[in-house]
Amino acid sequence: MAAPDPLDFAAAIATGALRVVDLTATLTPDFPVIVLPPEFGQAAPVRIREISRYDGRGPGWYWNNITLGEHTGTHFDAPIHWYTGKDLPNNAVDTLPAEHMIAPACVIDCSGEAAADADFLLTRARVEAWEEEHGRIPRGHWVLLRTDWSKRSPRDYANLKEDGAHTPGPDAEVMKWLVEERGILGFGTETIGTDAGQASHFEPPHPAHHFLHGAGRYGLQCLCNLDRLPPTGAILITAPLKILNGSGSPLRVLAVTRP
Ligand SMILES: O=C(O)C(=O)c1ccccc1S
Ligand SMILES: [Mn+2]
Repeated sequence: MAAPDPLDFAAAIATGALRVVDLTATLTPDFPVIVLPPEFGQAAPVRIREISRYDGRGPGWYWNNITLGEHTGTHFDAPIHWYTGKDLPNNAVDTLPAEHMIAPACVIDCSGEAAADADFLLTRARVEAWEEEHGRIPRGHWVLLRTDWSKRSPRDYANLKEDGAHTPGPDAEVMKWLVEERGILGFGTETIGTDAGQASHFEPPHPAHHFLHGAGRYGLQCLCNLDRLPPTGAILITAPLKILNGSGSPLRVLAVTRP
């Protein structure tokens, strides 16, 4: 196959022949971060502190200092993030292959199920039903779980109760199957984690993290606008910050798709 001309891709975007969809939540100081049991370390809250704004601190410029955790807002999980991926090659955000930062995506719409049950779990049977309609999930594709969770107010994201968070996600069987049998590149969610809120009680605990990162695959969290994507045919651009030995990073996630 003759190499396609990248300029044709740029021209298609400039003319609207291809559409760009921003899948990124705005990073604000009150954007919720994952809350772990109190005995563990916690993510730093997002802080945006003005340095100057065209004033005596800097007459001609406006800038801020920001502080935040790697796993804040719409962010990327690298294999090194989880113990199952800790010894893999090129497993950090500064070493993962650049070719993995542009890849196709399948979108599985479970917004109805998640609206009815905050603890909805994606199963292998549910994904196979999706495949019956849209075809087998190709190797090297992202699988994005649409729940419309991103349409909730930030304070409802974690949906915390006495026994922890109650948010939808995948069960252990489907994650093992997606990674080992379908060879996906990664799994993306609208919720604060790639795992369900109650996933610490699953076997293995946090199965999305366990199987994805153990296979050198990636996670995306706090995505939005998945309702604007087709079930197949979108390309994702996911380039995390190049943080030395970074376990993940906030990033801008863009999708390119037909109008
Ligand atoms: O990757 C994350 O943001 C995430 O969900 C997480 C982060 C740290 C510890 C456990 C989990 S489960
Ligand atoms: Mn994360």
